[in-house]
Parts: sequence; C-alpha cells; structure tokens
Amino acid sequence: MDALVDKHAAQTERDGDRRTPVHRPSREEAEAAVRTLIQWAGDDPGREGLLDTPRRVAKAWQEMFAGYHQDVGEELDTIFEEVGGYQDMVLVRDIPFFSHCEHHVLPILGHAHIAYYPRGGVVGLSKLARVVDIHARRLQTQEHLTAGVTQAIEEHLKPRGLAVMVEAEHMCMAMRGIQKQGLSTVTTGFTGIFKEDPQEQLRFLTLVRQAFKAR
Ligand SMILES: Nc1nc2c(ncn2[C@@H]2O[C@H](COP(=O)(O)OP(=O)(O)OP(=O)(O)O)[C@@H](O)[C@H]2O)c(=O)[nH]1
Ligand SMILES: [Zn+2]
Repeated sequence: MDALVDKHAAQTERDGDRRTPVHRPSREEAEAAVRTLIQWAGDDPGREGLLDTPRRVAKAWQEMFAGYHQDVGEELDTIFEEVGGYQDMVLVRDIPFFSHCEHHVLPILGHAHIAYYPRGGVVGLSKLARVVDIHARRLQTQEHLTAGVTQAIEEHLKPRGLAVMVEAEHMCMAMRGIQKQGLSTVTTGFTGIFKEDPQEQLRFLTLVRQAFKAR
C-alpha cells in the first residue's frame, strides 16, 4: 500500500464510509486505460490531436477526484466559540458543486444548502463549502453525497440541529439513457431539532426557496 492508499484507509474509517481502499495504479497505467477507451469509442489514440489526451484526462481525474485524498475533519477542526451570543440558524445556501455518479462516471451538477443551529460555536463559512467539495469529488450517488456531508458536519460540529439539501441534475439522465434534460433531483438530511420539528424544516426550506427567487 502506498501513502495515498493509507491516508484513504484512515479517512474511510473517520468518515464512516463503506468504501474499501484498493491498490492505486500508476499514472502510466491510468493513461493506458484512457487510450483503450479512446480506441473503444472508435478513434485512434495515436493521431496527433489525441496524443496528449491521456495525460490531460489523468490530470483532470486527479483534480475531479481529489476528494479521495482529502480529510473532512481537517476542514472542520477549528470552531469559533466567540459569537456574541448568537444562537440562531446559520444558513449557507447555493453552494455550487460538480460530482460524478458512481454508475456511469458522468457529471452531477448541483447546489447544496446547509443550515445549522450552533451549540458551542460556529465553523468558518467556507468550511461548509469545502466539506461539500471534498465529498463531491468522489464517485457516488446523490443520496451518498447528502448523507456523507450530513454525517461529517454532524460528527465534527455537533450542532443542535443540521439541515442539508442537495439539488442536482444528473448528466447520465440528460446525455444518454432516458435523455431527459433539466430534471432536478432533491435530497435532504436532517438531524437534531430539524429532524424533530417540522416547523424548523419549513423555515429552512422557505429560506432556501427565497434564495432561488432572488436570483
Ligand atoms: N438513486 C440514484 N440513482 C442514480 C443516481 N445517479 C444515477 N442513478 C440511476 O442509477 C440507475 C442505474 O441503473 P442501471 O439499470 O443499473 O443502469 P443503466 O442501464 O445505465 O440505466 P439507465 O440510466 O436507465 O439507462 C439509473 O436509473 C440512473 O438514473 C443517484 O445519484 N442516485
Ligand atoms: Zn449515472
């Protein structure tokens, strides 16, 4: 096992994730796989315009799937306890993300909205978007993404309540298969007072909807 796989193994345990770490192929092996797929598509990976494509695709995958090597805990380990007595809802809405579905490895494009009621303190606002990014940069379903973001924030921040809503379009339904464009899939995760009190869910959903009206 190389260092990256070891780090992923530790991260897998911390995130309560079901994935089993596997041997990581070399960059050359990854590029060879891209050449095979180009041939499978019906083109010649040896022609001039495609010569550098395997290198570019491997580099793009490194960036798009960087979440396998990032640790959500590191982003959420700074809690600001001095908040002037603020105890009401903190909502960060319209966090844009790109992910890839684990069934077809095609893009999922969407927005996440995250709200919580602080208990002991608050996290930096950007950190919530970073948690979304880390989870989004892995292969998964939208449900898995929503549950992963919810669990990570719940575990590290321990708020009085947490609400996560993800709205996304799946390119595997737009570009192929059923070929329906513009569909939106909505998934939610509620904990604490958001889970217990439907009025709190309503308040969250109302604030999120107002964000869309304002655009
Ligand atoms: N629940 C869930 N399903 C997803 C997600 N992303 C893609 N899918 C669905 O996963 C299913 C995979 O179905 P399969 O029958 O195994 O694969 P397929 O033949 O490519 O299916 P079609 O897309 O219907 O052509 C499809 O219905 C996709 O729409 C997701 O995030 N969550
Ligand atoms: Zn898919």
